[in-house]
Amino acid sequence: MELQLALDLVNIEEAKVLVKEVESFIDIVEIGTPIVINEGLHAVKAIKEAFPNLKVLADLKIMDAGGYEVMKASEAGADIITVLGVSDDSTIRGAVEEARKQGNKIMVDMINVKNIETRAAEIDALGVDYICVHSGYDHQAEGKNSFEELAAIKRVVKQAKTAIAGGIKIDTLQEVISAKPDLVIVGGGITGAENKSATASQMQQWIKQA
Ligand SMILES: O=C([C@H](O)CO)[C@H](O)[C@H](O)COP(=O)(O)O
Repeated sequence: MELQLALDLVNIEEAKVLVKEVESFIDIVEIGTPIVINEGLHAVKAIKEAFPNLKVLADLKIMDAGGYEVMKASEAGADIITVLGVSDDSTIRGAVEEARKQGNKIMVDMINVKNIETRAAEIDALGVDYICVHSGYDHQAEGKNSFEELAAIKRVVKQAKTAIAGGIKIDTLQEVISAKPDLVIVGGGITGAENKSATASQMQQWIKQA
């Protein structure tokens, strides 16, 4: 099991400070969609250059032109790029094909997918690397989480790794770990903690023990 730090509501300089604080406790650093909107793919490049030993995920939430957008994120230094599960199969196929050429990985974000079990099985067969269940900010505001969705995708996914994101905090992490995802994604649960490095360290310890 691995730990990914999601950075969303910060600029590049603030992102560097945050990563420095917790870099030894995380496996992947995510440049979140709001950062890409604010700063562009320069943010991915800046973080990859500053932390070459960390895997960098570009949370582009690609919906169309999968091959082209994966190529651009790869040029910026991304190791993993996200595509939406609600996209057409041709978009996901294009993304996977380009990622293979570049030696990168594709994560499919299942946010807003309605028939999650059926779609997860279809997406798994397209050869993606990760399938991630995700309660986005708007769902979190309605009190939703993704525990049931994780169980649902775990029933059908055969080759991809499974991931979970959305509102995970130190006090909900044990429940997440017991559902056995391959990757746990935490944003505000670390960036909003009073002691970020102690929180990330505790999270890493529990995740590595699992
Ligand atoms: O993907 C995300 C969200 O859609 C905003 O871009 C977040 O990175 C993801 O939800 C993880 O962040 P937290 O919910 O703060 O843990």
